Amino acid sequence: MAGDAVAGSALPGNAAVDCAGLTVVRGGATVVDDVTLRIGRGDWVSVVGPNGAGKTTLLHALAGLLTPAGGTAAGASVTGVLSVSGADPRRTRRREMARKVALMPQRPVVPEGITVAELVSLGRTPHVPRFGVESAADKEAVARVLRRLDLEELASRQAARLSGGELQRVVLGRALAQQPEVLLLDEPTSALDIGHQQQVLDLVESLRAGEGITVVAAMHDLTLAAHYGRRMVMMADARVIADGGPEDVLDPGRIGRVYGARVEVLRRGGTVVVLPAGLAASGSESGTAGPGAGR
Ligand SMILES: Nc1ncnc2c1ncn2[C@@H]1O[C@H](COP(=O)(O)OP(=O)(O)OP(=O)(O)O)[C@@H](O)[C@H]1O
Repeated sequence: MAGDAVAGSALPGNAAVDCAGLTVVRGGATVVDDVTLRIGRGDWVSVVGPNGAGKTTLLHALAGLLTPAGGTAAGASVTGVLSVSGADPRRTRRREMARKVALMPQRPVVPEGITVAELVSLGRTPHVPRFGVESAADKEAVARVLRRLDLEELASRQAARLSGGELQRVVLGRALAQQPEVLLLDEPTSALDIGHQQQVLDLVESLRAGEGITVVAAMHDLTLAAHYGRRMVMMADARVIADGGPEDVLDPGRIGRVYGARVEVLRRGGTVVVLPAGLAASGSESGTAGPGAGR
């Protein structure tokens, strides 16, 4: 499978993410296998791959959640070279790591009784001195996030009572309030309508372009993943099997084989669109493949 990899983007001198031979074993199974990945500061890398490929586990390893201090380590072993924003999450205190790296989880845990504004404010925790109180700057950071994500009207609502899509935006808000250098997004738009998908991803893109944050986003929607990520990493069976530009990674034969899906891949003016086979209009420049198609 490793031979399926295509060329990645230019190697950064000053990588935001740098891992080599990264391997995660959980419950006796290798769920991330020998992953080597260097991501430059200010890049957006979309991580794609079928269910169970290892995307979430990779993001959790980058976030430092698979260490005893991370709290979800149960039986996880993380080996290999790992550096995120210049620190090894396995050897860095959680609070320090959280000032550099924020994860928007796929399955957020929402404390009962907490309001939207309070949940977003939790993103400031790594920046507030121990036993200290939030500064005016912390409060302004939270207010800005609520504004940018259209959450002001929800600010006093109980977070646990929100719709799935509303909660997803609030959880992104908490990650943005952290003001991280590296933002890890795990299926950030899975519960969002098409308008909020664009709003949320455009906001993240504007933070990437304007403030130089690095974005690593696990996404199932291959078209959105290709639109926002100038670079795509495809995982399957715990390994990286393709790494490069969307045009290269989204090969219809590879998608057919890896996902067991019948798709058409359209290329229009620099945009790559992946559709279930049969939906593309005739006459478009496209490639088609089904399960079992060649690479
Ligand atoms: N705590 C655990 N113990 C044992 N195996 C685990 C544990 N957590 C995850 N796994 C397994 O690791 C593999 C990778 O899971 P992971 O959640 O990283 O995949 P994914 O690519 O994010 O999938 P999805 O697209 O469905 O979210 C799966 O086979 C999963 O069952």
